[in-house]
Amino acid sequence: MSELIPSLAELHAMPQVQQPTYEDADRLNWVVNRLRELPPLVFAGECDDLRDKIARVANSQAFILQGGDCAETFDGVRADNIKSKLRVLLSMSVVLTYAAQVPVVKVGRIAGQYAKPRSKDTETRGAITLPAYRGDAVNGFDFTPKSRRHDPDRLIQMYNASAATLNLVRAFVTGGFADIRQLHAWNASFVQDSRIEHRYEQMAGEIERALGFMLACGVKDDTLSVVDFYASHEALLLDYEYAMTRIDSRSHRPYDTSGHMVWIGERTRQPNGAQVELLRRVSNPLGIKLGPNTAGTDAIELADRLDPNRVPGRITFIARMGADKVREKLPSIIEAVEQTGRKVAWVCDPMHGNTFETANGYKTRSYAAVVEELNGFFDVHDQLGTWPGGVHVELTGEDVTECLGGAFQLSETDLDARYETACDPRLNRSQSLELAFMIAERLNQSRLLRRVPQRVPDWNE
Ligand SMILES: O=C[C@H](O)[C@H](O)COP(=O)(O)O
Ligand SMILES: C=C(OP(=O)(O)O)C(=O)O
Repeated sequence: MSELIPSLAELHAMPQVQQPTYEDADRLNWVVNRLRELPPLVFAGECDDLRDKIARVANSQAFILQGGDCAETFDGVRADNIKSKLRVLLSMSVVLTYAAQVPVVKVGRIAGQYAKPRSKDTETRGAITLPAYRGDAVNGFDFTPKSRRHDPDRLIQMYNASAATLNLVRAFVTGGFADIRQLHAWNASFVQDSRIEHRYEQMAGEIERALGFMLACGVKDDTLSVVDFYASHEALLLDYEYAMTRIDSRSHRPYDTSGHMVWIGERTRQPNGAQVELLRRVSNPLGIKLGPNTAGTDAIELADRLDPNRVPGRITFIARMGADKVREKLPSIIEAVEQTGRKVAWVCDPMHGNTFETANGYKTRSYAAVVEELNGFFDVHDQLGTWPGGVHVELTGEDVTECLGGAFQLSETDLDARYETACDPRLNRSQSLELAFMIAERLNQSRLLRRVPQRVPDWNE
């Protein structure tokens, strides 16, 4: 096996799960070779910048907001859709930055989140059983044999969809849309719930006055107009992530150029597995999902394997324990890792441990359980004296009805109205903003408890 990157054949010879089964090996080969020729989607230097920012999170100096669709779709590559997702994330970020006075590292589940691990390989409707939908990168959502076939050409479509999305995101975040002085505009026709709207508008007014004061005092305004925003996704498909891995000409190290940050899922993080083998070679910042059955030793083993040199900002543990388990399961994992002297970013995913099916057949989550898991996460960190470093959420900029509760008190019957996710239920725009206010309050308390010095947050951090 090469020092830098294993070959694809070597990877495929290793234990692996949740991979597509392609009928046409020659076509897959052609696709992988074509992807290897295509330009990188992100640059190594950008990945390093994000890693440095995450190092500040691990150092209790910043907070990560990571969010976006459960599963992006090729049809969803539309300007309005991308814009509204960005708008929610920017609004949430401004709430967190202002109310908690902590710099926020902004990372989308975007421009690459096209593949899904599934609990079952097949789906049955009536008398018909077909392969499960595994994300647009693998097969189609339509319930027909043709659509559900695993098609390697979809990997090229995934590349194109990611490139188009990233192109627009880059234009939005540098072209004036993300200027913090636009914070009223992000909210226009946004939260219709008067309580949330009022709260956001009140805060936006305060920020506007504070900014006016700073500018009048001569503070330079050039950092206000652009924002650093990063793309992340689960590095699930070995063929794609391998093909996008390139040697950086400056450092001569491999980077997975499919996204700035990639994460490894709860189902695919076997220490001797192919995913870990590929990701341990690349220099991107890495997320590792940890479910409720994780032992402290599992987390340490993964961190040691993926980050033997303890590079600051390299590892983010994303805990997704479930509201009823977080207080019991998380403390021993944090304690075990902290005892090794390792500094990692601790992030809470309050979505994946709280999914259930309603009587009317929808896969959903309740806003109350999401809040409950987050409260547990903050309580655990406050008790241990560790830093609650971030949140990882599935959300959308649309007014969907996929998660129960929240500002509009969505009920099971409301799910019929706009249930549009291709996989798991997402928070809608109002639920996301409401959650940002809740997180900001807890984060501010944690900051005060830990006496993290207050500083003028740089919007661009
Ligand atoms: O997003 C995570 C997983 O892909 C998803 O929860 C799996 O869902 P399933 O249990 O319906 O397969
Ligand atoms: C599959 C996911 O999560 P997990 O690996 O935590 O189940 C996800 O975040 O899309």
